[in-house]
Amino acid sequence: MNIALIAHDKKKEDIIQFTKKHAGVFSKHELFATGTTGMRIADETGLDVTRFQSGPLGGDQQIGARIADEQMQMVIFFRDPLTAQPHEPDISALLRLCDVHQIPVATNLAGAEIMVRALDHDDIEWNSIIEENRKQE
Ligand SMILES: O=C(CO)COP(=O)(O)O
Repeated sequence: MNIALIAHDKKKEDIIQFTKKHAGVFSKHELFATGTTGMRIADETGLDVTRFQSGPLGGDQQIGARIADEQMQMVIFFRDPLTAQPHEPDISALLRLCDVHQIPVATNLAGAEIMVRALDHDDIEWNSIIEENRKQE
């Protein structure tokens, strides 16, 4: 599964701890990230991460494009809800595309923990539900 990892600056430590803790699960998947998040995860956890541009330079949009092409199956995005971001429209667009394409997205540590545990147990049915719905359309 292709998984996107993104964290705003004040959430970078959280995503490092989170990916370290779940490195065993993440190592079984293809990881993608915005620029700085990806560099820090790769440096500090040893996981392989394909990096896009930094968020403010278009990284969120690049991940959105992968979602539109159905090449990204999960998004973990630790947002900072207390700091204004210069690229807020890009962030909204990415989250919107997750909803358009039924991509599971966690925007905080608690939701991400549930998603990763489900992934670890292969306890995931949404793809088959989406497939069924498409057939009925
Ligand atoms: O701004 C971001 C997401 O909106 C994250 O970008 P960086 O990973 O480059 O810090």
